[in-house]
Amino acid sequence: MVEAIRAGQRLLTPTELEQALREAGFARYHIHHPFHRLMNAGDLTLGQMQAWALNRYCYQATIPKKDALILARSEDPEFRREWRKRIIDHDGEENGEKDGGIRRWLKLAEGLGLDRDMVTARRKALPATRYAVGAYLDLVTQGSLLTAVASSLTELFSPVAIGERVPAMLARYDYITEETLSYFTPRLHQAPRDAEHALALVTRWADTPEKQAEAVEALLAKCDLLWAMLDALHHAYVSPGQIPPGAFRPKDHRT
Ligand SMILES: O=C(O)c1cc(C(=O)O)c2c(n1)C(=O)C(=O)c1cc(C(=O)O)[nH]c1-2
Repeated sequence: MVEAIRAGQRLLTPTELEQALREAGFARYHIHHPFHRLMNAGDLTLGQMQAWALNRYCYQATIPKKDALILARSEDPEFRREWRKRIIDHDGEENGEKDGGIRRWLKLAEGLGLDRDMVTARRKALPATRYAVGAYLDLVTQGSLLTAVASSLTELFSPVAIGERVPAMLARYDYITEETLSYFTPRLHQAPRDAEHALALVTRWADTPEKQAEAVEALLAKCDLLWAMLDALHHAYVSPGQIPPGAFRPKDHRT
């Protein structure tokens, strides 16, 4: 089905497009990456877990910026009203939940024993992490608004990833507590809300075979970017364990 869409052979119904997006996206989602498999199996060292949290901070910190860029591209107040919730979820707000996702991610990083300033400085993140995060900003600014919105559809699958990860982490790493993982709790309702909104827009806007192909490509590009971040982590911290100069060196790293 995906190949047919890519070839722009015929216009799919919205339901068929949704099914194609779900199938193509899930097949390439980072849930299947060996680094996540190690994490869920309880086989990561503390240092590897720290490297994951430190690098993923770069992604988390970029999310509200990329959502602000998407917001700025739309002429539709209704769209912007809905989309801005994403920014608030991550940045928090003065008169509501001050602890947005970014703060909660820092709590997770500190819970793993990382220094907050080292994490927020981002200098010790892997070069590839920074490139991948930059690629996300490029994706949402250089393509169409349809591409930008479709690229967020990995959130269709993140509740599955979180649903596997949280119980596995709690069961298999004695230094991880529910408090440390509090980042993930609100994501379980925020992500489906956001994904349903984005999916409704994408299936409405993609009304030609070309636009349907564009939506699928955007989702796959996003999957690739998430995958590339884990490839870089795996290469640096698992096998062969080659940490780039200047990047975070866990205390328990062999060599
Ligand atoms: O834990 C995960 O596996 C995971 C995945 C993703 C994703 O698929 O992009 C996001 C998140 N978490 C997440 O917490 C989050 O806030 C988020 C925002 C976005 C986005 O693209 O706008 N993806 C994700």
